[in-house]
Amino acid sequence: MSNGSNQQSETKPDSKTNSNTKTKKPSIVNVAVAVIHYKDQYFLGFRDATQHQGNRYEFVGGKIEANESAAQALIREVAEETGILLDNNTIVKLGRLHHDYGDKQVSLQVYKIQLTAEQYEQHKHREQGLEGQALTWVSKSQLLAGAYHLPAANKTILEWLKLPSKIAITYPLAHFGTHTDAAVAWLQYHQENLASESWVYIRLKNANSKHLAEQLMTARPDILTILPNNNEQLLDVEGSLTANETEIGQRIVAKHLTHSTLMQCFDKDGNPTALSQSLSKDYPLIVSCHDIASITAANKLANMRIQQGLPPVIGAFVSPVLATQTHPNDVPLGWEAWSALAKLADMPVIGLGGLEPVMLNQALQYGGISVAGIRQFI
Ligand SMILES: Nc1nc2c([nH]c(=O)n2[C@H]2C[C@H](O)[C@@H](COP(=O)(O)OP(=O)(O)OP(=O)(O)O)O2)c(=O)[nH]1
Repeated sequence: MSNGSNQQSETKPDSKTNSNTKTKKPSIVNVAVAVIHYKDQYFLGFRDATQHQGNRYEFVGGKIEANESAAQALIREVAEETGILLDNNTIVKLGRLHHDYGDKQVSLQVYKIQLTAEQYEQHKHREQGLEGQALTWVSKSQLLAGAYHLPAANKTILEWLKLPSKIAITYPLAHFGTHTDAAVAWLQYHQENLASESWVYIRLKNANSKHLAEQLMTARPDILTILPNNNEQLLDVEGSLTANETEIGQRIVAKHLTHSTLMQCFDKDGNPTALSQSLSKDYPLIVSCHDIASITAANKLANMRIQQGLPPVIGAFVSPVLATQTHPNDVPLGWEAWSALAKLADMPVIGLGGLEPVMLNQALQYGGISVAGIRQFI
């Protein structure tokens, strides 16, 4: 089980002073949220009309008490509310977010937990919790499509949940350098070998990248793509899109920020730069991090976008986990150091660098949510 420590919890919960006293500035309530699922079935509770954010569905969870880590609070709340015991389940951090409801500010620490087949069998017909609340299992597609009315803060959680367990990254053009036409070879290789319906980060840097990315997305209408943020002219210029470009635009799931672009989002005093304000307002972001400084920047950017109501930061590639042919001179972090960085991130963490898809379980154990790569993923 991952150790979901509560060290990043900004403010102590203050349940005694967060009553309805209108004269007091609302205190921040720290909440542990459990996204419980079995495969594509997700478990929701229903908040009573008398509760804060009542008459809405919720993920099971509740306030983190003093002297309790977020993971401990989560295990306690789930047991109290549903009777499900999570002591032996892998508890993976999805992210942390702050939301101001006006009458109450919450800091949600969100974890994803897959039940065992046995636990699911035992609880799949549950319609009522131990506190009398309604409980229900819903399909992931319905949940993500917004079919269930959740508190506003959960919008970001649903965006995080879209992240798949594997992301393929395209080869650089140079990999096909021995071919007469590298671009043609690049296109043909990816067109033929990408897994169906996969998420693909089309990492192309040269001037032809717009055209090539478009060609690949046209040839493979099943894939969803992450595109470099610097390719701003690509497919997101309102009003000037052809029908094909509009269709393609709907299959872009995020724009990617390199480590160096991310680090330019804040000045040396930590203030946001003009660059941070010029990032895509239409698409979520995925960022690359290698160290504590970049994770700190990613957390700031993520918080800023939530406060500004912009599409959130849905993931951070933290790399290199292991040695990789792509960057032979980089010293790998190793799983332990990678895990320490993953725990600091306020968004789902994707393992990158020398990994194979079968290493997903290791990534989950060490606090990540997905794995990505080139060679073993295409
Ligand atoms: N449990 C849960 N709370 C959520 C979600 N989204 C969201 O904004 N919240 C907010 C609503 C509440 O303000 C706060 C949870 O506090 P709570 O009052 O339910 O916590 P609790 O179970 O310890 O409550 P209580 O019995 O002490 O009143 O977090 C969610 O998905 N699940």
